Amino acid sequence: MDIIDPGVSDYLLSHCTPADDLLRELAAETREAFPDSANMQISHDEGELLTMLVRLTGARQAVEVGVFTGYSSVCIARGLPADGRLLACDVSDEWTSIARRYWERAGLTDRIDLRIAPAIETLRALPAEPYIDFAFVDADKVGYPLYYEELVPRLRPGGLIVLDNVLRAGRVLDPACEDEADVAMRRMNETVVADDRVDSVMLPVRDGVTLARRR
Ligand SMILES: C[S@@+](CC[C@H](N)C(=O)[O-])C[C@H]1O[C@@H](n2cnc3c(N)ncnc32)[C@H](O)[C@@H]1O
Repeated sequence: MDIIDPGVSDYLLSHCTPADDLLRELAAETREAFPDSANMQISHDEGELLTMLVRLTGARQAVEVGVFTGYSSVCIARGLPADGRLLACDVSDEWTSIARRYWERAGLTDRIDLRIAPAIETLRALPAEPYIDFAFVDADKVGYPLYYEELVPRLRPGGLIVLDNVLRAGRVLDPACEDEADVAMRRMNETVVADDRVDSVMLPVRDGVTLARRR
């Protein structure tokens, strides 16, 4: 199911701050190098949303779970102040080697700390206190509940966690869809809405984006 009508989708993309040359080149190189996986990359309007949310929250400490070739990392890191930090988690050296090149070109290398390891290990090793201002989760869907439970206690009051692909192309609405990732996301969505540590809203941006703000 298309969550957004394709015509509306094009209109949305052409009515947000446009991608600069760097982001356009990153998207093009990703499509060329990894044609079968390139659709994992966030769309540009979602990237603009991330940059705006980082700026609106005044975030200095950010965490990203799921880097791929680095489009969302660039969008998040660009929203941070010069002394801000993005901890970027992924398991792939191959995909993130492209990300590292573009971070360098964007002048963001000093702001981004890439950890190549299963994200749950990286997150569990973080300080336990609530110091994170902004988190974006866009990795293996079955891992979301684990990442959420590591990240929410570490969010400072007013801090934001953003979850991508929460609609799973509409499959979360259909109980007959029993794919492991769809089931995990359905449970994730029920957890967030019942979680009294956060206020949350689900937006029909691309494949669905949840914003949950720590109370
Ligand atoms: C949907 S892509 C991320 C797309 C990225 N946000 C972007 O804008 O291009 C998912 C990423 O999660 C990573 N990933 C999958 N399982 C992971 C795990 N257990 N720990 C950390 N990263 C993981 C994959 O290697 C992949 O790069």
